[in-house]
Amino acid sequence: MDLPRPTSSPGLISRSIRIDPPTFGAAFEALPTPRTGWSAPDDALVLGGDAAATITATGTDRFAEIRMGADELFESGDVHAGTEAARPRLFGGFAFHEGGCSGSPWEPFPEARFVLPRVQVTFADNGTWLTVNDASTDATAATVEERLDRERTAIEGSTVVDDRPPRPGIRERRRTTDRRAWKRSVEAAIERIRNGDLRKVVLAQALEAELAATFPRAATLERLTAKYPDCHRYWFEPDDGEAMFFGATPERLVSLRGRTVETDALAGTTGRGETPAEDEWLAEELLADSKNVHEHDLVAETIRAQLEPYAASIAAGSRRVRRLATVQHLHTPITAELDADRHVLELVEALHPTPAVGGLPPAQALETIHETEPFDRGWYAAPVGWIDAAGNGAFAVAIRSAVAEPTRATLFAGVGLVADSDPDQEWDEIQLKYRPILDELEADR
Ligand SMILES: C=C(O[C@@H]1C=C(C(=O)O)C=C[C@H]1O)C(=O)O
Repeated sequence: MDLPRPTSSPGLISRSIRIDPPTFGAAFEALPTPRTGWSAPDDALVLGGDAAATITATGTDRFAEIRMGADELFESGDVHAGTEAARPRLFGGFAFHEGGCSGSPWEPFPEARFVLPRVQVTFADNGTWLTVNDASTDATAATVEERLDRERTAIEGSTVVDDRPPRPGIRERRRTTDRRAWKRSVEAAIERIRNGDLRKVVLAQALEAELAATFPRAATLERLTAKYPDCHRYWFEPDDGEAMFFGATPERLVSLRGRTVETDALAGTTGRGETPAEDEWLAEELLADSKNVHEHDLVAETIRAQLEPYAASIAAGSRRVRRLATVQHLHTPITAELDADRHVLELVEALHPTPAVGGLPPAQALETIHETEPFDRGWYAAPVGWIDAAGNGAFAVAIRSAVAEPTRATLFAGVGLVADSDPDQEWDEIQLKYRPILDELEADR
């Protein structure tokens, strides 16, 4: 039987104060590990350090288990957040497959893990906020406020200069899949699609880069954060080991605020031009290309169908082109109003994996991925994001991502395959999708 909490324990205690804005590097280095980070176009930049609470889960029930852990954590609290962006939020993510995270470099990553940072720096529109959270039974408002004072001294007194170490350079590259193996896999997938039991599958590759110098975490994350303001940027250090999963993704999985849902279908890709006119020409060609439009529409239609059981109404915008630093994608924004109050994790579970990263029908696509990919996806292409006490949240699809270790990075990228895909073109598309992370690893010239 569950005993009620002793009435003297307030549950979660959270206090925030406004501070003089530190540099990104000073805040990152001053925070205790393991560190967590999140930044989105419509959200503050949040840097978290250590954990006041960590919730992990495994298997098919991992979404429901994280939700139960969150509900328990947020059940009662004494919260003075100062500003909305600094309210207690759990940040984390899931593995792509249930039972994922077995092979290298994923060993330190649980199949699902969310943390409420113990110390958090929030760069919001209305100032920079320092927050301390404590969920232990012996916490009191006084101990949390004392800790807040100490952390303020540490961050404001941080002597880290913003020296931006250079990009590390790459000594050696190893691919999980060479061109011949890729061609064979793509041809086998296309054969299966033509035979009729598969409509689309997303196959990925991994690229291991041995670095010529230590991976500069703060500088890399700061550069990614500044360079991709239109993307969701994220990083997660697990409890054990020296790894960090990070990336800058253009793809939102779902966001929920009250009963309003926003999501995106993002699939179908072309490159960037050398000139604005060439960019425009490539974009027009993408919008008119039947292979890419088919690949995209399968995603948009499936997302609509996946949301339908939860929605009072759904509206999709027109298909358009989303231009990014190294690629352009077909994009359909989708909004919905829910038929009832729901938790964002219900929607995450319903939507993941969308055919933008899995395929159709889902079971056959996942089987093809399992049989073909010679590596573990871990958290690549899986949901990463945050949840709050009200069950609101925002999740992105963790593509354009990598796992960094002290002198090694493992990058991931995939492509959607349909009946008339071409192995060479898809190979080139993967190389373009590595670019955002590779650009941060290759030595400055
Ligand atoms: C799977 C990835 O990207 C996905 C696949 C796309 C495509 O095949 O056109 C486009 C955007 C993403 O939905 C990746 O970047 O790793």
